[in-house]
Amino acid sequence: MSIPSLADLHAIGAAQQPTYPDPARRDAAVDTLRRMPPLVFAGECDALRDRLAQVSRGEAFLLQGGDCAETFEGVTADNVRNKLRVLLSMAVVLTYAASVPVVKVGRLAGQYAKPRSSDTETRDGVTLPAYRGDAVNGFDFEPESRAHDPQRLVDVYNASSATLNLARAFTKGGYADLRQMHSWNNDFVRNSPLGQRYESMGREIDKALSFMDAIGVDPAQLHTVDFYSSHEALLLEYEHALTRIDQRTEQPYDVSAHFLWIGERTRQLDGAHVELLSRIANPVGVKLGPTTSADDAIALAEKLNPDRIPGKLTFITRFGAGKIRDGLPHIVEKVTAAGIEAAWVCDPMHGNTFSTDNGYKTREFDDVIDEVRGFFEVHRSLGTWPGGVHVELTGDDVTECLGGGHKLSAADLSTRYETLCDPRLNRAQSLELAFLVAQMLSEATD
Ligand SMILES: O=C[C@H](O)[C@H](O)COP(=O)(O)O
Ligand SMILES: C=C(OP(=O)(O)O)C(=O)O
Ligand SMILES: [Mn+2]
Repeated sequence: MSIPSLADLHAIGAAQQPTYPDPARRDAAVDTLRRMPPLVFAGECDALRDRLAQVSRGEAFLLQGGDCAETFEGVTADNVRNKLRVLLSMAVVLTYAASVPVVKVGRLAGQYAKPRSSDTETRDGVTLPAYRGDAVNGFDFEPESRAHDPQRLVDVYNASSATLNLARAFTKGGYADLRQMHSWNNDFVRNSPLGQRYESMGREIDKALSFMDAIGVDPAQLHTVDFYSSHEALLLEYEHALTRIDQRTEQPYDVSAHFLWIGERTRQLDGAHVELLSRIANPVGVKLGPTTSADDAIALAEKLNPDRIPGKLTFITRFGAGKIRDGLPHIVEKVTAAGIEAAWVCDPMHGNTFSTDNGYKTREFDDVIDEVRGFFEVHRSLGTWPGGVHVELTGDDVTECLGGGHKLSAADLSTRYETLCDPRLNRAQSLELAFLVAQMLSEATD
């Protein structure tokens, strides 16, 4: 398998790309990236593909989560640690309550580019280019900051490298010890209605660990976890520069992350994003929104995974709570009838976004849960496997989504609204989601 040149990819046509005023600066940034070492290794991508094959066969569950848009300012030890803590805590809840292996994938170390509904933003009569993520321009509403700057692509590489380094240290260096996790959420235990359940689960896990210790189970297994990185493959310059031929297999891998997905706005069958991701050996995902037809999904599967490699393809559905029960069944049915094996994952965030009267983009926790419930219902009725959830979350106590155990209201949103793009579940809402999904999952495996 070979990959087209960057120029050929642009000639195919790509939606949602930056417009760089100076081609020489763009080329210089791409050249710099081409010389950089890989952020992930091909063998790790293969290992994730094998895990995702388990997900598509109904033997494991995928938990994928992180910010809508990472920021350069957010590359701090506290921020990354908090995100990892919440993801790993959610994974423990899911694994323990449902006795299903959980594949853990962060939306991090590369999630810096955003597709937008509008190219521009107007404030008080002034119109500037929309913010497209730190990979493209700055959030400050000033002409200089909103200009598209290719040097930011190199900054993305460096920020991703620092984040991944920390994530590897946390997950492989003993920090993710199951015994420690119990203490990470002491305040959740005190303050949330689900805290007591978390506490008693923690005690049961401690007992089980002591038992394993006593019988001599290899402790290394309890101190480390397998954790993978992912982001939306949006910017052709960045993804192309980090696509390399693996010497073992002679196949191209996009070494910017283990898993890459194509967004709802860039999944055109004849577009450059689908073309590029059809050529790489990494496991890949595609978002499917409510306008997707079953034939679209089948055509995407045939293009992205013509050799039907197990674990290669994940469909991430994002219909909205009101549409999933009617819209999803015939897609899953026809894709399955066509003999296509894919992991089915629910993104319950992007179909449930709205703006409050006081001007905040938000989501209702109950709508998020209702979409996941609808997803489980559809798969149960078809006898297919609800393979996972893909959520926008943060480990901090922000106030961006409504509801949850603390019943956040529209008036609360201004307290700590920090996202630069879409609203994220905060730590308590994320853990609550994990409990509710764990219950659905254990019913699905009954
Ligand atoms: O994260 C997804 C998209 O980038 C985001 O929902 C687009 O938001 P917009 O409609 O405000 O442009
Ligand atoms: C852009 C995103 O989603 P979608 O492509 O589903 O709109 C996202 O995941 O942030
Ligand atoms: Mn988003």
